[in-house]
Amino acid sequence: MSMLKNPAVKYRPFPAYDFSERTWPNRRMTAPPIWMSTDLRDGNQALIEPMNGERKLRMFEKLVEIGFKEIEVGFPSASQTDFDFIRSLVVEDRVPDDVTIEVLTQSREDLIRRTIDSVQGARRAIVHLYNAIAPDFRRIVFNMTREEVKQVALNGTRLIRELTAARPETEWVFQYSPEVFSSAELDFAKEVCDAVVEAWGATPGRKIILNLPATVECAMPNVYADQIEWMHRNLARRDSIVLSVHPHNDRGTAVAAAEMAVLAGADRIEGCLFGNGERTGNVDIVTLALNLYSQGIAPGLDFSDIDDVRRCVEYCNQLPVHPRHPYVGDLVFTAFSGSHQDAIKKGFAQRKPDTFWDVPYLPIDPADLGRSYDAVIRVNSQSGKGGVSYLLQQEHGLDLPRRLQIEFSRAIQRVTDETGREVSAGDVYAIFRREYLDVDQPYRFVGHRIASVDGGVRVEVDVRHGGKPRTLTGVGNGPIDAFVHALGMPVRMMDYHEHSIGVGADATAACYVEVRIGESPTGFGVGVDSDIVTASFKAVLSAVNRHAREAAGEDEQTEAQPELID
Ligand SMILES: CC(=O)SCCNC(=O)CCNC(=O)[C@H](O)C(C)(C)COP(=O)(O)OP(=O)(O)OC[C@H]1O[C@@H](n2cnc3c(N)ncnc32)[C@H](O)[C@@H]1OP(=O)(O)O
Ligand SMILES: CC(C)C(=O)C(=O)O
Repeated sequence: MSMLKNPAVKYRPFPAYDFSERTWPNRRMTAPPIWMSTDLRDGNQALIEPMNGERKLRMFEKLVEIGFKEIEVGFPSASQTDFDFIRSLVVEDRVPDDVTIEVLTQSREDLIRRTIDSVQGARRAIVHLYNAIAPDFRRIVFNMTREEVKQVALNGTRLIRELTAARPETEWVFQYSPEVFSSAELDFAKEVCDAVVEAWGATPGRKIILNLPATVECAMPNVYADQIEWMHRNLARRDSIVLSVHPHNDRGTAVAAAEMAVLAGADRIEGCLFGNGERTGNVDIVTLALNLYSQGIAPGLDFSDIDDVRRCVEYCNQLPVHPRHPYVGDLVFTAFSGSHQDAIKKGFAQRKPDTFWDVPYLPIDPADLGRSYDAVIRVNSQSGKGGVSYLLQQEHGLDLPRRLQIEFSRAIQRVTDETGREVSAGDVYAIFRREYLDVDQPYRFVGHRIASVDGGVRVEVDVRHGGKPRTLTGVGNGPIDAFVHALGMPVRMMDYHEHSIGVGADATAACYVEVRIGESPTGFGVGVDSDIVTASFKAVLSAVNRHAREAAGEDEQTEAQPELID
């Protein structure tokens, strides 16, 4: 089998709605919805290896810590593990007062009874009933008419009403999901939902949760939003309903569908952390929450240590989170490409505390999620001077002048081109040392003395030249000028920069000189020392030595076998 030339013979387009009264496209989200985590149910039922009791408890505690107030803790009639776990939460009093646990059941008497038994004695519980109502399911799975499908929902609702009424020690909330809602006829979805709301006896003071799932995402998110707004406006007792959505991600647009559904009138969203769940997953609540956060709206969920949440989820689900996953993936706050690095570096440099976040390419501050800036800029063959110099600045306090950035990034580029590998911050520094700081042939600095003379200074600089001790003496209008004279070479100083690294007694000085020797192209030298004059002499010798190395053709030889640290 391969892809069809004409897929229209096999697949139907989703029918369009004539719903011109829609208002959701003009709305804005201004507050978070009620969040419901279904990690321990829809997430769990989709795992290769469902969670055991220990993993379930770990996930539950993490969900509570994050701030979820409604947590679907399982499908208690499905397995003894689920049932026992839910019992342990209740019996061991592990559910905080402000958190409500939820349990799911099919509309079958034995399963409903077992489900209610599982939460016996809970302070508050949501019993969640579902049955599929879409035409395909009526025809293929149940072989039932519309009326029969409606009766399945009503029978379950009435039984749950009766069983919960007999257990007044628990505050019961009822939730109904017309499964595959988004593929069902809207008039039929309304008919079933209105009947269920009636049968439960919902009132504004005793609301029912009506959850309208995109069990299989089969249309664009705007279509789902239209369906939700239509229900929102047409349900008979909207004031007695918490309207909930439950998007899956088959088309990759679950997040958009959930956001648009809230614009369309939904009060509540069900989903899983990092989008785990059946097939391509349930909607990712982390992305939804942080999308809100990035718009200045507190989501009511705390992802201040997002890596810790990810570790917990990966442990419990035994599934990895993708490196590109929004907000959490290893690479999502990382820029490899040169122009991005350049813009980010400038963004950080111009950033002032307590102002709006305006760093190009970074929609939110990684630090808010407990992510460090260390990994923001990483260097490979796609990188430019901005990223390279950012790493030197961040890790070693070296603030390279612009033209040196350009010169040095060529040295890095040669390495990344030759190896095809990323270079770490440690590699960048090692290459910088090799290129500028550790070049001590033919001259190696040993020490110096300075004295004032008429109109300037006189310097004596001890060096090893070709391995032998020598003292160079010169006079000039300043120490560098005097040292250049002492060298007795046609060295012209083109540019000079210095800055301190660190503060206080431990501070050192970095000095950058750009020189022209004879008629050669200009080149840089760098010196670092606790004494600023020594740093400048070292910088001059670095430039002279690099020039000599270049002239001797050693440069290429050294770089032909780059050694990366990592
Ligand atoms: C979209 C969702 O995610 S919904 C949640 C789905 N999650 C799960 O199914 C995970 C847990 N489920 C299970 O472990 C099992 O399905 C159980 C234990 C609940 C039930 O297992 P079984 O009794 O073997 O039945 P099975 O799951 O195969 O169900 C099929 C039967 O239930 C009926 N059924 C399916 N859903 C429902 C429903 N919501 N209400 C009433 N009957 C239903 C089917 O029509 C079918 O009936 P038939 O046997 O007369 O043809
Ligand atoms: C039970 C329902 C809400 C469900 O999981 C789905 O439709 O995906």
